[in-house]
Amino acid sequence: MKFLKLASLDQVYSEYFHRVKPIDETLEVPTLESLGFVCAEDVLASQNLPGFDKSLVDGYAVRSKDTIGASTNFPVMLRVAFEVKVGEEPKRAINENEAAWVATGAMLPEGANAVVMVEHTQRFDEYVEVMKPVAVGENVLRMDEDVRKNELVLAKGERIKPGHLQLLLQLGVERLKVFRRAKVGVISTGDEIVEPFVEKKSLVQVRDSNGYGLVAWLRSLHFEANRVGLCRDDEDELFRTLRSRFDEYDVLVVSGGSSIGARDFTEAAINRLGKPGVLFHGILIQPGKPTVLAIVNGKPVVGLPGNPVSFTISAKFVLIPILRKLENEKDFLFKPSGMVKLTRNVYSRQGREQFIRVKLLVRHGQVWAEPLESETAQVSNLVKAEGVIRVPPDVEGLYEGELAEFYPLWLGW
Ligand SMILES: Nc1nc2c(c(=O)[nH]1)N[C@H]1C(S)=C(S)[C@@H](COP(=O)(O)OP(=O)(O)OC[C@H]3O[C@@H](n4cnc5c(N)ncnc54)[C@H](O)[C@@H]3O)O[C@H]1N2
Ligand code: MOO
Repeated sequence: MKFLKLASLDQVYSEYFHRVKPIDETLEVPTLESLGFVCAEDVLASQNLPGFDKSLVDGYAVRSKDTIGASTNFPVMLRVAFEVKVGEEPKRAINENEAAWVATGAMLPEGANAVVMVEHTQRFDEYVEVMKPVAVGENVLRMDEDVRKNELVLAKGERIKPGHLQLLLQLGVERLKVFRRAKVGVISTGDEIVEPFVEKKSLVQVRDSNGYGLVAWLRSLHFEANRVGLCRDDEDELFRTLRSRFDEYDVLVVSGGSSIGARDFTEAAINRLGKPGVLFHGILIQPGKPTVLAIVNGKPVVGLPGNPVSFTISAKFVLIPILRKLENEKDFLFKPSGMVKLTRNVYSRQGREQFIRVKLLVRHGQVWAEPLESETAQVSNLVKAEGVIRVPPDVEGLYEGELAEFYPLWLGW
């Protein structure tokens, strides 16, 4: 009987990931099409933002010291010298005891250093009564308070998110140097696996959900993924498929056949591909244990367990971080999106890090996680679960009310 050599997830993250070499190819893309790429250069702000002292409210631009002591009973009277519309430069500076009407977003005239909200004033023709003092800078966004010229706004190794795009557009950045996307080929294995839309010849046939599902998921995360096809439980067939498609992809992924049964040929087929071959077979995680990690001629080849939940967890915590590293992302490992309280005790097999599928609930203003009870062979679990909590390898479990790290399942950025 053969047993898997198991490594901890941390060991995989350090030892295997160390051997995953980022793709060293870049391209230039229009900023408008850059979303989801990993940036290949440090981008510095070419100007200050907003670039001018900007009113944050509708009201009167004033010199703060002219409003000292103002109150409802003893308002300060200022002369309204002119108006500044949004998108126009002020006609002139304001002098002592003068104010200028400014709309939200308008530029403050020289001499003004604060804005009184219109609600705290009363207008009488050319004059305005100010009923509340304002401090220097009140209701004003300083010319460089948003972004300072030469500040780093997007670093090499950061994935470009919608927020970056908005900032880059305000700075007028037209093109960006990015790393090319990782190309992933996905092969589904198993004598029982059939194409999803053909009539099943027998009840024991299983429609390929892993292969197509992973490709769609990876594409939603901006990776260049393709389904290579189906393979029987046959070492030669799998080896030939892997070899014939090897040059097209940066990573090849094999679904199923990763355990230790007589039909499980993934490890053997990968080892025939080239050196060094399989480096890890088995990770101390549950689900996802029979994951196979190889490097062949410098490229990662990954075998994921066939059970749909195990497949998904292993893809989330092992495959996707590999793709992120290949694409030169600085923080390629996932961070928890927060801590959640458990609605009940959960037990853990010691020695294996546990990823428990959960649904989230909001109770009395706090986020709680309801652990789902299900087997890793249950595909319906993937619909019910919003994410997973991570139970460290060295604890027996977690108690009801205890805090646990939460990771959303499908998000990858
Ligand atoms: N004696 C042992 N048996 C098993 C162990 C073990 O340590 N000792 N590990 C178990 C664990 S944990 C898992 S997870 C599974 C993983 O097995 P495989 O990776 O070899 O997967 P298969 O046997 O090929 O398939 C398992 C299951 O998943 C279905 N499947 C496979 N591919 C697809 C697909 N593309 N789409 C949908 N469903 C798929 C397949 O039909 C099977 O039902 O091994 C345990 N056994
Ligand atoms: O580790 Mo398996 O992946 O329990 O389902």
